[in-house]
Formats: sequence, structure tokens, C-alpha cells
Amino acid sequence: MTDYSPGPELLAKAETLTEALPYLQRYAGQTFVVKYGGHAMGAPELQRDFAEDMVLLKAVGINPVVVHGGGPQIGRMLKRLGVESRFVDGLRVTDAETAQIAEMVLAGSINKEIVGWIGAAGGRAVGISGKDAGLVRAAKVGRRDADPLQGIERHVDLGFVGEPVAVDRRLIDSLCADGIIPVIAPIANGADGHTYNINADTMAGAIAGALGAARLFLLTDVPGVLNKDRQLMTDLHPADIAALKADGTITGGMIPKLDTCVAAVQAGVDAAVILDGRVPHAMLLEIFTRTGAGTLVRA
Ligand SMILES: Nc1ncnc2c1ncn2[C@@H]1O[C@H](COP(=O)(O)OP(=O)(O)O)[C@@H](O)[C@H]1O
Ligand SMILES: CC(=O)N[C@@H](CCC(=O)OP(=O)(O)O)C(=O)O
Repeated sequence: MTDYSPGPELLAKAETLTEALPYLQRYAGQTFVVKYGGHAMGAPELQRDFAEDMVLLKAVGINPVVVHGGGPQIGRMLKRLGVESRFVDGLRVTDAETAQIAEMVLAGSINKEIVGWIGAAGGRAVGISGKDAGLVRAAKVGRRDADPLQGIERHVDLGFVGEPVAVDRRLIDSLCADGIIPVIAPIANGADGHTYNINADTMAGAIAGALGAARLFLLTDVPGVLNKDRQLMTDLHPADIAALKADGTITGGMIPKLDTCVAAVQAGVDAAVILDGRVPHAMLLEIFTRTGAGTLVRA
């Protein structure tokens, strides 16, 4: 008979696995909405890690629903095509041509790439946008912008920037029930038939709310919300957010991100987490270990 005793490395791995047990039991059967930001889609190894994490979640009985962005990728395509682009409060001002290019990049290119990565990791994914089966109905967003020179408020028309006003979850439910991971691009039709470009965080939050998701994860390119001393704020309450906006601690793309967290939590999502998608297997560390990561927003 061979005398077999596992070495310390193997024992440490086993301990990590048993640490995951209560989380596996707690989350089995629940839905996690994962927003995969354009900045978080880094090197091929990171893309593979992300896809493996989604497949693993599905394998252990959690239903991951992926909503992706692609802001930097849209920006690069607009530049190549010589189309100017600017942002107001983290939202891209979108004329008809920009909306068409955003749809091409998001629903045509990135969406199918992510489906491919999940397939390569051994999972089954279907790529859709808010247009498919009437998943999301959009309405035009209106914004005000402060004129920095005169301190006067002036109205800025963001064009075909939309926000989700209705979500029909039936397509997502049937995909999940069939063992498929839905991958959703943040593009939808308005009641007027136009194509609307929706901030991917906002789209993910609306879908998380409609699904009654247990968790909303926003994967980005920073460790979480940083304070003025650039230190990570690990826990935030929805009531904290207004002050962080007012004193300029959070700016740009972090504004729709935190607005989304607050809206999702108010819509019944247990907690929303902003975390660093550049960290390998960031999702697994957050979900299945005691350490956690990123900024957790909870009521
Ligand atoms: N207080 C803050 N903490 C962290 N990031 C912040 C903060 N305020 C603004 N940001 C910016 O928000 C960005 C994340 O938003 P965004 O660029 O839209 O990411 P994504 O493409 O992943 O959605 C960060 O890269 C950072 O530049
Ligand atoms: C209206 C609006 O701003 N739409 C975004 C949609 C993509 C997005 O949100 O991508 P990230 O999550 O990678 O930033 C845009 O055009 O960039």
C-alpha cells in the first residue's frame, strides 16, 4: 500500500475549498448579474479567467447573467471613423451615427467575443441586446450641464442616450433554465422605434432589479470606490453617495456606477459590489472567500 499524505500546498487548497462551502450553499439557485466593463476586458488571460468564472458559477448552481460595456472600444472605433465624441456626467453624447457605431461595436463585436470566450471555457452562452424579444424598452435621457465659464445651468441634449424603463425578463429566464449564460449588450429600442445607447452600468442595474438578483457585480479598472486619499472605501450605504458626488470624490464613469448600485439596492438587490476586473478571478475571490474585495453597497 502507498503511504499518501498531502503536502501543505494541497492542504491549503482543500481549506480554501471548504471555506467556499457556506457560500456555495447560500447562493445556489440565485441570480448574479455581472457587468463586465470595457476597461476590465484586458489581456487574453484575464478574458479567459472571466469566462471560466462565469462557467464555474453556472456549474455550482448560480445563474450568472452578463451585461457588458465597451466604452473604450466604441471610442477607438469612432476615432478610426473620424467621428467626434464627448461625455456628460459619464454618458456619451450620442447622435444617430454614433448610436449605429455603438450598436455595431457592442452588439456586433464585443457581445460575440464574450460568447466565444465562455464557449472556449466549456460553457454555453447566448449573446443578445436589449432589443431581442423586447428584453429592454428604452426612453430618452435628458440632462443638465453646468456651464463651467459662467456657472449657468444649460440644457444639454444627449441625443440617443437611453435609460431602461421596462424589462421583460422572460427571455433571460428561459435561457437560464436551459443552462445558458445570457450575455447582454446595452442597446435597446425606444417606443419611438429608435436605437438607444444605454450606459452599461445602468442597463445591468435595471436587469438586476427586474430579476430580483441576489448580487450585482460591476467589474471595472479600479479596486473600487476610492476616497480623496485614494484609499479603498470597502462599504458604502446608499445615503453616503450624494455627498461623495457633491464634494467631487466621485466623478466621470463612477457616477453612473454608484447611481446604479443605489437604484439596484432600492429595487431589492441584496448588495451591489464594484470590483477590480483586472485582478485574476476577482469574482471568485469576492464570492467564495472571507476576504472579499472592492466596494460593497448595501442598505
Ligand atoms: N472616487 C473614485 N474612485 C474610483 N474611481 C473613480 C472615482 N471617481 C472617478 N473614478 C473613475 O471611474 C472610472 C471607472 O468608470 P468607467 O471608466 O466608466 O469604467 P468602466 O468602463 O469599467 O465602466 C475609474 O477608472 C476612475 O477613473
Ligand atoms: C450612453 C453611454 O455612455 N453608453 C456607453 C455604452 C458602453 C458602456 O457603458 O461601456 P463601459 O461600461 O465600458 O463604460 C458608451 O457609449 O460608452
